[in-house]
Amino acid sequence: MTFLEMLRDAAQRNGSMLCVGLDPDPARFPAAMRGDASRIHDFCAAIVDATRDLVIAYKPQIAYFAAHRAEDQLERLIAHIRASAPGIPVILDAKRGDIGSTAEQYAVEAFERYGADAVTLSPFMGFDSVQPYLKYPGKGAFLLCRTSNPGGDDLQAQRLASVEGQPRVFEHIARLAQGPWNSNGQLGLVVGATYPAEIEQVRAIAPTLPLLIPGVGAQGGDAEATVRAGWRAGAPIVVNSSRAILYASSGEDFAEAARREALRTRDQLERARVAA
Ligand SMILES: O=C(O)c1cc(=O)[nH]c(=O)n1[C@@H]1O[C@H](COP(=O)(O)O)[C@@H](O)[C@H]1O
Repeated sequence: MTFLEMLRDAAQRNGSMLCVGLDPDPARFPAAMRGDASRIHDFCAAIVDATRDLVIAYKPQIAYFAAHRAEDQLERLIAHIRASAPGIPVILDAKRGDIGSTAEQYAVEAFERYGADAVTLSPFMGFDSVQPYLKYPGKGAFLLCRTSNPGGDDLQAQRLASVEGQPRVFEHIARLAQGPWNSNGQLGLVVGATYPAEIEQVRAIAPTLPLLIPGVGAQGGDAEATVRAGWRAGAPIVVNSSRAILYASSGEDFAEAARREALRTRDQLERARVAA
């Protein structure tokens, strides 16, 4: 199955647009594992087991593993997701972006080493930095477009005086991803839930692309406004929440609390979709 087929299937099966972000921080683990980086896999696996019927995708953030020399635990975690939550796509959040020859290595890392179904990429270095990922048929690549952080404005909101109609950088990225860069239909865009007006602008330019939308939960993005702005029939949205779910409780009941928060968020998104 391609990444897009997996997304559609998971969305239907779990009635969900919620992606649980796997950003494990040992300092925030419950007391019995607190500060123990060797328990990263176990912590995340418990979250997966508690939420697997509620999600459209999982998004492990690679820095949280690499920072603790825990890449082997990320490999084991992805194997665990395949066994515990079969058919649920894994989006490797790596935000890579480099010249073609180096990008080829990053693509091997994402799709062969980790076996991810999709990856996040920075489009800053242009199409030849994205192309190596598109050589993997059926895999997805989400380009950072209008990110959720306040500093996203510094570059993404600048106007491109040289392009007709003077679009902002993020609008130009959306145009490229919807059109000339999307040779095999593998591209999606990252837009922050913290900027629903911009989600709507991106959706108008890119009516069919899947959107990865982080920023609900800990960053305070508005879940309802996000769905109204981004969801369209046939164009999936993947709304990510990480810390609000992972650390819903700092006690031994962390997995049950994560499930409650994931359920609440999934249902909130679904209600907004039905009302849209
Ligand atoms: O690409 C991303 O996933 C991403 C893009 C963006 O614009 N904003 C953003 O927060 N993210 C990631 O989404 C996750 C958000 O985590 P929480 O704020 O804890 O829900 C983190 O892993 C971020 O690295």
